[in-house]
Amino acid sequence: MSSWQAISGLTIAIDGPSGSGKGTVAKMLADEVGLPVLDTGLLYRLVGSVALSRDVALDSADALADLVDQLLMSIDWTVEGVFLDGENITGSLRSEQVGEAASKVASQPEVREKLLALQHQLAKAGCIMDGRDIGTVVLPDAPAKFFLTASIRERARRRWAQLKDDGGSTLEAVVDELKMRDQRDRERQHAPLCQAADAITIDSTTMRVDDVVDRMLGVLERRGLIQAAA
Ligand SMILES: Nc1ncnc2c1ncn2[C@@H]1O[C@H](COP(=O)(O)OP(=O)(O)OP(=O)(O)O)[C@@H](O)[C@H]1O
Ligand SMILES: Nc1ccn([C@H]2C[C@H](O)[C@@H](COP(=O)(O)O)O2)c(=O)n1
Repeated sequence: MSSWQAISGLTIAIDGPSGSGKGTVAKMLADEVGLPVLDTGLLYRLVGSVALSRDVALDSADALADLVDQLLMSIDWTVEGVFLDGENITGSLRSEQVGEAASKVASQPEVREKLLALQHQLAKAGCIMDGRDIGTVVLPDAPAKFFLTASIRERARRRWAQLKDDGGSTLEAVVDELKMRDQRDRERQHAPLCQAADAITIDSTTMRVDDVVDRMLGVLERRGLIQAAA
């Protein structure tokens, strides 16, 4: 049972760069307020992953648009993750290689346009959505928007800690990869990673996840968007 009750149909946008903690915080906040959480990065990861496996060029607008059309007929994107032909393939989308491919295909406007309708459809009943363009493009009217940041070094340290068990990467290599991904996501022409004018910035560099979630809950309560559950 959630500790808070959200107003009907509430949408909350959480944007920020890779490793800022969006996914982790979104899930915890979702548990607190009883809303579903949708990780939009998974959609771009799916397109990137299938493009890699089918040798589709990551900068080919036409081929990627065709691929998205095919995928839209066979994917099910739910709060549990992404299902392709009935199989939950979320775990296979988490690698850095797929993240990199996702960032590349995400710079194609045709890909973004086609995924937008799906995001709108799923947000209708209310949700917490995390990504790069949620507050600016996907849910511009969301009554609560957060932009989560953390220093590049802290984000890389978090990502490196996740990858360490797989061996291989050094912290410096992860810093470089994150810098490249940030730059691509921020500098693309269509729906780049940027903060909505009405988003609240939270710098989590030295904050615990619980404290980030508490700060968000405070904003939601002050705005009358949630109230303590009876
Ligand atoms: N405030 C925090 N303090 C310490 N570790 C954190 C904090 N927030 C998140 N983390 C950890 O950092 C890692 C990355 O977090 P998460 O996957 O939520 O980031 P993200 O912004 O969703 O990244 P991406 O956009 O690449 O999916 C996770 O291991 C998570 O537990
Ligand atoms: N709303 C979104 C979500 C994701 N992307 C792109 C850019 C990211 O580098 C890549 C992977 O996202 P992650 O799973 O790491 O959050 O997908 C985007 O452009 N817009």
